Amino acid sequence: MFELSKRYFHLPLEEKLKHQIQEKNHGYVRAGQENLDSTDQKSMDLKEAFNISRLTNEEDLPALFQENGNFRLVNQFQFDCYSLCMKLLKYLAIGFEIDEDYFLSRHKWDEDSSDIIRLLYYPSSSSLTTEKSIRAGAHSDYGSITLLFQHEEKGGLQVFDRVTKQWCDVKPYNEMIVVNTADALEYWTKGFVKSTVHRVIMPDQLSPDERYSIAYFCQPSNTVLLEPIPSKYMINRVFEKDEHAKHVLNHESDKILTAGEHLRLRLNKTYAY
Ligand SMILES: O=C(O)CCC(=O)C(=O)O
Ligand SMILES: [Fe+2]
Repeated sequence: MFELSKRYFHLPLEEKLKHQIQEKNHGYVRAGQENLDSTDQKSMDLKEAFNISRLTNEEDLPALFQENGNFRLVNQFQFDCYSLCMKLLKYLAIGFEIDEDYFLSRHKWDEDSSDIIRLLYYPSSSSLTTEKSIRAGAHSDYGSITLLFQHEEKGGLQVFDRVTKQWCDVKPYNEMIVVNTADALEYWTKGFVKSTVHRVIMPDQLSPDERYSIAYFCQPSNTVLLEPIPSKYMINRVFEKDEHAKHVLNHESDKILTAGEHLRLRLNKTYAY
């Protein structure tokens, strides 16, 4: 997948612009088009991305992905990531002492799924670089969990420790998958499981190395409500909304959203289409 990603991002810009990001969150995101930290309107992220939604046909992808076996590779990767996420969510359900299929039944493997494979590329240097340059602004992810693959031990990923209020480096290892718990889990568990606030910073050097990563965003099915799970641990629990609320939209209101509504609100805040 990383080989494919490298080949893709080195295609000429006009080639990549043929599949620009669409409303359904599929396609190419050019450098400076997305700002993951919606509380900071001044800086845009210095990254390119290619989002691959749950596929129905090969034509939705650039020609490179239709070459010998690449389409099959992407599909296989998608299915493997989905399966791993379902395994993790099953253990989580067991931990909360609810029906072990509770989360599984809320993440259907079908065409309507909003799951995304996201190839990410952070160029070595950029004409867009300014004093406030950041590779990916502070944010939490919008679904239930995210699998994050980093490549060639290039650092930069940091998670925010909400207790000590410190940013902590996530040291990359080639064979390691970072698992981010995301917004839906925070809603479902009244903040028992926190949505991980994270960012990617620029290495402290004049011409930083380029960096590749791949994320798999596991999303609840669109109509699933982000309401507390029927676990005994939720009964007397009060949902404490800490300052992280500014990263998670609509914490101010008590209206229970569907996963699809929440995703749309968050995407609208981060993209300049
Ligand atoms: O590139 C990374 O390591 C993180 C990317 C990320 O957090 C995102 O795209 O949501
Ligand atoms: Fe993220």
